[in-house]
Amino acid sequence: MFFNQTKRLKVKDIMSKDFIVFDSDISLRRCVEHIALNNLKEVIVRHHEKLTGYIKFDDIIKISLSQSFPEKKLFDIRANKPFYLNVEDTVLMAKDIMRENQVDRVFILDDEKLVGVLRTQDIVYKLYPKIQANEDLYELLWDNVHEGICIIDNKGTVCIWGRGSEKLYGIKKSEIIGKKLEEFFPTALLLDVLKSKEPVENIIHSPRKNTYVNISALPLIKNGKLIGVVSTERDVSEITNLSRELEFTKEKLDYLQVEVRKMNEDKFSFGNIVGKSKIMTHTIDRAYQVASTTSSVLISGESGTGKEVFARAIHQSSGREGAFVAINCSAIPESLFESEMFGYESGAFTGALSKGKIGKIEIANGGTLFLDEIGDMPLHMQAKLLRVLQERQLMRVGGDKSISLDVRVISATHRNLEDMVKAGTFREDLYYRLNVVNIKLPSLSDRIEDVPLFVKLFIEEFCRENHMKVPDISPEILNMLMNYSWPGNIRELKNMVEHLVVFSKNNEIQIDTLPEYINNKDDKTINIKNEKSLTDLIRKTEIKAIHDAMKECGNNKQQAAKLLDIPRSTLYYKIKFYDLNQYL
Ligand SMILES: Nc1ncnc2c1ncn2[C@@H]1O[C@H](COP(=O)(O)OP(=O)(O)OP(=O)(O)O)[C@@H](O)[C@H]1O
Repeated sequence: MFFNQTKRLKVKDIMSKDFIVFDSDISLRRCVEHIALNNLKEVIVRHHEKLTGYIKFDDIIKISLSQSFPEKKLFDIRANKPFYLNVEDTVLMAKDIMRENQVDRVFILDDEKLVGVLRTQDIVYKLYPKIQANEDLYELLWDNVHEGICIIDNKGTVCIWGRGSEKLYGIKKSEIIGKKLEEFFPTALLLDVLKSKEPVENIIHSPRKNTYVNISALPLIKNGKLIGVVSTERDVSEITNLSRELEFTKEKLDYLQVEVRKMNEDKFSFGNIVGKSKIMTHTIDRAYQVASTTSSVLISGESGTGKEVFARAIHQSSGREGAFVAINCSAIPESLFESEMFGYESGAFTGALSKGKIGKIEIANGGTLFLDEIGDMPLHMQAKLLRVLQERQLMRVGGDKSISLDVRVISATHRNLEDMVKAGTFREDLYYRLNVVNIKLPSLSDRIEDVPLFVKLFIEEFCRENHMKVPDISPEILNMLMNYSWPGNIRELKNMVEHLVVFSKNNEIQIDTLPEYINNKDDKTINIKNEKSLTDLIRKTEIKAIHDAMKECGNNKQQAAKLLDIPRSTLYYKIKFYDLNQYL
């Protein structure tokens, strides 16, 4: 048995078997010979097959010194009354019987047959080592548990001081055991429990700077009396320091979130979407109207037409508290799609991904999920996304808990999703779920009258960021920029403006810095192939003609109308219709 429970130790475990039984008519001489030869401690007397008592070795020796000794027999000596126990009885019972009856041995029976003797020496020599072994085991135990263990007696003296406590407080056992705890810790929790006799659990306290312990202390009550107090302490410094750091970080994050929201309110509001053309004003109105609802929105349009700008503006004016989270579906490798979108629990993957991560959809909870390039989402992911949107529940990869979702979805694409649905590369059910409201963004060539606005905005933006003075741009250059078809849309125009500002001279944008394909003075023809309809062609030609005429006439509308051979009122009407005043 590894762990000896001395309380349950049985007499058979430590009894002696070196006993001898003599018939009462044996001579004392023979008896003494036997005792001497076998080093016996007593003889047990039998009379007519019945055990009648025992005579201690010392008593026999005393009698052997008397004169009449050689003739005496065993029955002439008064035997001691024996006390019996069963082999299965405990040593504790034997100890109690011996104490109560003032005897130093008991006799052990098994099925009424004498099998051994348990003497005081047996208890001292055989039980004590077992108690010692147990003590060693206990010491091993409280030295090896992670917690610090301290036990004080009912006088407040330290009896046990585990190695965990040595480490926690830097006080050695040899310094503290046997001393009053109060000398070391005047306000120790154990001393309170000693007074109150009430247990205290899971109190966090800091015994020294940056060290935190979780302490529990229990009164030790035996037979209704307080015999001491035990405390266990766990070092929670790392967790406590981390959670304090987390609190600070959270506070900082909350502050930054408010700041970012304010910045976004300014930057991404509908008010900052550039566009005075009729088509843009109409599109902005539509988007503004849908913003306050929770409807899914699908924004379509060529690359660089401002789909993300619109998505952000819709989120910003929706009043949704959560974050705007953008996912570019064309930029995520297929194998990482699921974990990126849904997140994963720690242990779901091995290696670098073993720690667990929150997914993009979960981050967008309470806010807006912007699925850019939705047409590039793999089919199996489309199915998973659809399920999440329908059930409004999400489960992380490797997780078993569902997370409720309140996410507004805005998706964007430059592809024709209807064609993709027909070709079977985009799920029809997902298409209808995403396309509740459709917003189509025009290409820049369809709102050429917005070009000067963008040019002005981008020049100012770039100069502000680069601490430059805003250069002038001639109407001639503006005109050329308006004549170009901008296949890369606003993004291309923005890059072009940056290029022009960088190479400006004497605080003026230079015509010769325009690339050849834009600075083509001789080409007055319009490439029919580039145009979408006759109305479009007429619109562009009219805008360009008004621009040229106004420039020619130094912005004098009367002369310009004459030059164009149209009534002044028609010119006024057209300037207003195309919203050209600001560019002239
Ligand atoms: N109406 C606008 N007002 C101001 N800037 C705009 C506007 N529309 C687009 N931009 C700018 O043009 C660039 C392209 O816009 P955005 O990224 O929103 O286009 P997109 O259609 O989402 O492009 P892609 O399809 O390639 O992702 C960005 O720098 C954006 O700031």
